[in-house]
Amino acid sequence: MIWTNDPNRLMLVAASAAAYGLVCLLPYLRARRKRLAAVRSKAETEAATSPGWIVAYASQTGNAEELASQTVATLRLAGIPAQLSELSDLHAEDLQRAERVLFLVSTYGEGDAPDAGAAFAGRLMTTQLPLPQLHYAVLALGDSAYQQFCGFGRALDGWLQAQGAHSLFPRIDVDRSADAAIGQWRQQLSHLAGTSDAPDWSAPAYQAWTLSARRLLNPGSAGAPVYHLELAPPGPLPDWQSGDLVQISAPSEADRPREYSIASIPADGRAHLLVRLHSHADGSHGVASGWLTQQAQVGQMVSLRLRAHRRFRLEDNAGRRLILVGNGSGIAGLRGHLRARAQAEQGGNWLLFGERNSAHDFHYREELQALRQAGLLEFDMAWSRDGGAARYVQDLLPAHADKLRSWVADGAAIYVCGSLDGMAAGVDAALANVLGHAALDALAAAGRYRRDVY
Ligand SMILES: Cc1cc2nc3c(=O)[nH]c(=O)nc-3n(C[C@H](O)[C@H](O)[C@H](O)COP(=O)(O)O)c2cc1C
Repeated sequence: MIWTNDPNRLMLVAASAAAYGLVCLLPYLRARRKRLAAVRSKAETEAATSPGWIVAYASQTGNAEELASQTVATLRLAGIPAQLSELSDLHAEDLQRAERVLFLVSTYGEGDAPDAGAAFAGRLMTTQLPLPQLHYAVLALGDSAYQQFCGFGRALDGWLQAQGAHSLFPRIDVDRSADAAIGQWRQQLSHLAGTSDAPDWSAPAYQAWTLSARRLLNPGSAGAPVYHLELAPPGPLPDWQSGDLVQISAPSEADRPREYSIASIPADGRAHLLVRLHSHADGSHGVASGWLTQQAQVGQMVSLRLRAHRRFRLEDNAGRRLILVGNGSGIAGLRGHLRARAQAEQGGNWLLFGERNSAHDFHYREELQALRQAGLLEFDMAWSRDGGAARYVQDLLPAHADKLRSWVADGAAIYVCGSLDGMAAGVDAALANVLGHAALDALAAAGRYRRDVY
């Protein structure tokens, strides 16, 4: 051992020791880095090839979609890789590879799939597809007022069973978004995921909005009275987008909210609604429409909450031309978009609309004419009781086939709002005739054909 007090020599010794240490350490560090990289790449390969959980939804107005997002969030919180997928994006190979799929689906028409599930129902649920490896669960959304309660959820469950798939727990049917059934799903999920700290799933609370104005839009009409309502929020104006909905519960049926399209934008300062008064055969009025248009006084509180309706928003179509098609109270959802376009001083809007008589049922006539005057809107109307050539809105489409094709070729998006009975199927068929089935399907898949029909 060499003893020295010479600082230069001491530094030299220290430097040599450090260099020696580094030389010994380098191979170790290199080996460790290699080992870690190997572990990481194995994990990545496993993640890429592991099917994980799939949460598939088919939703028309967003209830099932919202619950599906919350389901994915709960699984991820528990460390379970989960992938959110629209039902129609699932193919036979996905199902045959998957080990766990949670389905959240609503029902429309007469026990049918929502638009976004129709392709899946037509393509897969009509075939045999052995799925012995698949474990699944179904949350079926519906309304027991319909004859085919949760019809599509039931059909999907039955089909999966028939393919040999195993249910993780019995199907849960949700009647009008009932909290108890949703709580049951959440509980099953926490159980499966082994977590008790699931995020809060409660929908936003209802607030007391004030009915600030109401006016009859169609005096003298042969049809049922239609009212324009304005509602003011209790506090600062919340944000929404054109295409969104409100849910309103009448005091006598607080557990059965009704949905209405919002006919205004936040810049209007109020939520505008269009409410048609429903009458039963015995002359009594519909609970919600009777309360909103007859009983509630201007100045009275209305229990209301906003609901995002992503499927009918402008979103990526905001920069495109718009072809707006509708009938009756469907003008409400279309007017929301028109007001958004007017606020942005954006033209390229074409409205095709159907009602009974031009003299009585031309809702928002002055407003639409003013937009046309300003060069922001073109419109074509079909009056079923005026004796013209085009009686219904679907008759307008073949009559304007060239313009329709040229607008679509130019990138336009199509929005349809109004009644399911008669109008929606008629418009769909007329569009398919003019544009071709494949082109219409492609527009729907690209989010350029959107419907809010009821
Ligand atoms: C036009 C229309 C038709 C419907 N048909 C049915 C039906 O046949 N059976 C059913 O259980 N629910 C039916 N419903 C209720 C919806 O399934 C229910 O409102 C559901 O919560 C909607 O979920 P979503 O927002 O995910 O589409 C219908 C609703 C509408 C507006």
